[in-house]
Amino acid sequence: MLSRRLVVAAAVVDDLASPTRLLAARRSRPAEIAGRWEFPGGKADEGETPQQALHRELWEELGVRAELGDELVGPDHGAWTITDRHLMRLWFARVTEGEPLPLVEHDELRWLAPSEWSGVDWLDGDLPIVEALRPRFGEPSPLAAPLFAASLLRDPTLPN
Ligand SMILES: Nc1nc2c([nH]c(=O)n2[C@H]2C[C@H](O)[C@@H](COP(=O)(O)OP(=O)(O)OP(=O)(O)O)O2)c(=O)[nH]1
Repeated sequence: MLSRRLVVAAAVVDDLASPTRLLAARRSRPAEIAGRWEFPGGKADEGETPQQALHRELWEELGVRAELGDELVGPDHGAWTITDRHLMRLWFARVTEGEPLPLVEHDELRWLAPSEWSGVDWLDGDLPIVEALRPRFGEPSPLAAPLFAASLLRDPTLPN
């Protein structure tokens, strides 16, 4: 079986309880993914807990300290399959010290409202994660939309 390397990343938000903005980061390297947008983070090193790795990555990549909130639990034993070589676990995070800067690996950061999320070119593996974040921002879940449409189409003269 192919074993995937664990990547830890953060949905950095303006407020953990009622988020309105998400921090998206544009990769500057490697060339295959340069220009694509992602969640700040990186591979966990041997001997680190995922949370320790995430604090280290946020410090190295963005120059910030952060408090971590809940994990956005994914469908693959709690993780998200993002590439054929990587699994990702993702936590909400709020900056407690510093102003995020694109120090390494990124050349631009943007604080995006949910209406702006589809306007950036996310890495392919991140797209389902971005959609799964919507309910936390008070947006309808993508799964709820077809159900809502179906309820509108239902013939009101039929018995319930
Ligand atoms: N950090 C991060 N990586 C992602 C995301 N989505 C996605 O497909 N990836 C991929 C890109 C990379 O191939 C891999 C993570 O590797 P990385 O280059 O960020 O790891 P790292 O910071 O530890 O870097 P390195 O020491 O291995 O150079 O996962 C994401 O949202 N965040």
